[in-house]
Amino acid sequence: MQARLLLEDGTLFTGTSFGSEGDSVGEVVFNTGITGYQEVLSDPSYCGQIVTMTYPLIGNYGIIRDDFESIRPFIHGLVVREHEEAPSNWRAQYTVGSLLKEYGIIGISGIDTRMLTRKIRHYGVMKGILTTSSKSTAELAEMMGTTPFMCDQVSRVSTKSVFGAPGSKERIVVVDYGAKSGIIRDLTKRDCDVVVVPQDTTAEQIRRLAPDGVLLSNGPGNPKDVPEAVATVRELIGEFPIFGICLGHQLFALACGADTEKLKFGHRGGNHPVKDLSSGRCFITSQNHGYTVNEESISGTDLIVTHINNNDRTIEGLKHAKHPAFSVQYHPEAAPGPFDSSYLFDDFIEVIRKHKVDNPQLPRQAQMLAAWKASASSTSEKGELHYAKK
Ligand SMILES: NC(=O)CC[C@H](N)C(=O)O
Repeated sequence: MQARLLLEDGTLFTGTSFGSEGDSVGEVVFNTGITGYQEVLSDPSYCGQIVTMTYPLIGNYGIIRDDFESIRPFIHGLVVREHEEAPSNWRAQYTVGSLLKEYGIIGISGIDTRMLTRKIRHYGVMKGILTTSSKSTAELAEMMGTTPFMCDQVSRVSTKSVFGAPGSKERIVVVDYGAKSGIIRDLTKRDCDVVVVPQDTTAEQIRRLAPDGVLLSNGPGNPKDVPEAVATVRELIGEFPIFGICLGHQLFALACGADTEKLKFGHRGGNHPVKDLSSGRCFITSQNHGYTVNEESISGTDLIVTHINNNDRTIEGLKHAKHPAFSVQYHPEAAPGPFDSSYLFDDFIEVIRKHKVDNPQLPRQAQMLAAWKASASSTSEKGELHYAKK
């Protein structure tokens, strides 16, 4: 079956459909990973986007449910040069095409993804509509203009209830703005006691969980679309050690008074070079973001730039000058990509341990008692978390 991709600037690509049928509007972006398409497809940060893979053959090792980064894909479409119908891999359960069909996602193959990528690099990311219908380009353009596709992404992808991955060491509350499973894996690997909470969990509710540290996850969309999250992060800074990843990094920056802005075409791939400014060392990192922290906006805040991107010099890491809080724009959990930066999870645990030593008056039991007393009068609050009372 034929499929078409119409861009906002009027460019029309005609190819073959290999996923679901219908129409889908999204922001057209490109990812340069040679492998890792399953992790890309299931990364909730891509919610609302039509993802173009620059590597020309996608699907050759099939789909393996264990390799997902979340429960399901949230992308609005997949664009490839060639889709492999016959994966060669003993672990493969099904094909990329059947995955897309299962979740109502349109896939288009057989188009010139190099030309499409060059266009996006030149003009910047733009809206697009994928269709398997016979609508005219005028009808498609009309639909593209009127269909909202970038709204409430964080609440769409975040967990609706609290869940835990028990461990015997530090208790980490992961605020799920669209968290990749790799982040939780990296914490449980270190025997952390992980509690994952929904994106709209209040600072007070987090306090009642008596965390040793709070991890702000990755997630989709513009960080300025979730001002309540920024306000919550602002409350948490100074009280708990904080580690922000990608969207979490942007929310941390906004909470500290810095600003964010949209990149022309973003960073999406597994080989982005990042320089650690304290050691001068370069790390190869996995990235997926369309926004960045504005450099000028840092002055006058308590933020210190710790990492920069070696390609375009944008900010890749920040830390707070006074409080135990730091963040990175890239993905230390990789998935997909290199593990160069997984040491950042160890750094976070070190920061937590130091914070405990520096604040002996605040062991977890004392925090829990204080939280329980504070909550005694407001037990009817929506989504109340009961940890403190146990
Ligand atoms: N991976 C992420 O967390 C992405 C953050 C944000 N949605 C951006 O595109 O910049």
